[in-house]
Amino acid sequence: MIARLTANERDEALAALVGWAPVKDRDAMTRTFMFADFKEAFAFMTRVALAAEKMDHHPEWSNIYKTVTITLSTHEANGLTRRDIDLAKIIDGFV
Ligand SMILES: C[C@H](O)[C@H](O)[C@H]1CNC2=NC(N)=NC(=O)C2=N1
Repeated sequence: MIARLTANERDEALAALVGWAPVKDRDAMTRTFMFADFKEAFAFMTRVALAAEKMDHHPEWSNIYKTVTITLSTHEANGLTRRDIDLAKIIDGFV
């Protein structure tokens, strides 16, 4: 079982990430990405999906036309873990 980040670790990690915000009433973080069009949004989602599958850590997400909203949390820990931070960094590398 992977450990949840402590409040300090969580604050530090969020401060180091650009655009990610804590989710209200839940130990999770979210970021919304805007693209030029649907094709760009879906290409991004494809990259994220392949990276997520590779690390066996999957986003919760939605897509409306050219907007993609991603929420990260580790289900088995019921909160944010190092895995979410690692995936967020990979995702940020795709934009
Ligand atoms: C068996 C497998 O390792 C787990 O179900 C993985 C898959 N992807 C996952 N993704 C996320 N976000 N949290 C998890 O706890 C998780 N667990």
